[in-house]
Amino acid sequence: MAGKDFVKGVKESSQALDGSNLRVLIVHARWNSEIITPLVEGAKKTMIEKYKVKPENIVLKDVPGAYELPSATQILLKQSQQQLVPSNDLLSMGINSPQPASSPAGSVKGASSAIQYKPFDVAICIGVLIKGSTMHFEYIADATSNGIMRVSLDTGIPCIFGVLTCLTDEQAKERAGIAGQNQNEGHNHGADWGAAAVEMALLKL
Ligand SMILES: Nc1c(NC[C@H](O)[C@H](O)[C@H](O)CO)[nH]c(=O)[nH]c1=O
Ligand SMILES: CC(=O)[C@@H](O)COP(=O)(O)O
Repeated sequence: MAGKDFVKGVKESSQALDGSNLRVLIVHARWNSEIITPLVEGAKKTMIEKYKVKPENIVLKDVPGAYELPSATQILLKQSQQQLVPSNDLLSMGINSPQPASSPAGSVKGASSAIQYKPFDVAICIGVLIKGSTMHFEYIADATSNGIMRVSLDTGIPCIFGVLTCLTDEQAKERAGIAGQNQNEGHNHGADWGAAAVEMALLKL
């Protein structure tokens, strides 16, 4: 395993951060899902246990790969700014925004006059890129990092860059805290992203 230098992590804010009123969007890729899963759980665990974010206020959406993170995040943040993005259970049923039972034919897709949802205060974009034998890695990494930054600046909603760009599987596992024979070594960067998300979200409140 690499030396301890990989165990980098953000220095936490000295402020007492209260995330109990925050609504958080986590958009994560499905590529390298065995590494994505602990990263997502690490972010959720930190936000819930350390910063009092309510589990029901964390909405998850998965996309094919890291390249799709910026566009999916932008779509959902913009919908959320129109107060149209429901909780996980409705999203998981494919219901983007429940129509009122009597919604008139031809009404604006997803427009729901009866139900309004609190907009997201922050998004965390989680992906794992592992270098292959072509330049594909470099192009996706560049596009994804610039894309996430652009979405954050365009929407005015902080988007945390939670994309591992690794040269080997082992590097990725170390950064998800699942390295070593027992798959429990390393530092879960998802925890850092959860902390950063709460801090950045509270900048606006
Ligand atoms: N090789 C990895 C990919 N590649 C897929 C792209 O992200 C994208 O889904 C595809 O090009 C279609 O647009 N994605 C990852 O997240 N991680 C990889 O290692
Ligand atoms: C990050 C990637 O796109 C990479 O895993 C794809 O592998 P390859 O460059 O060998 O096609």
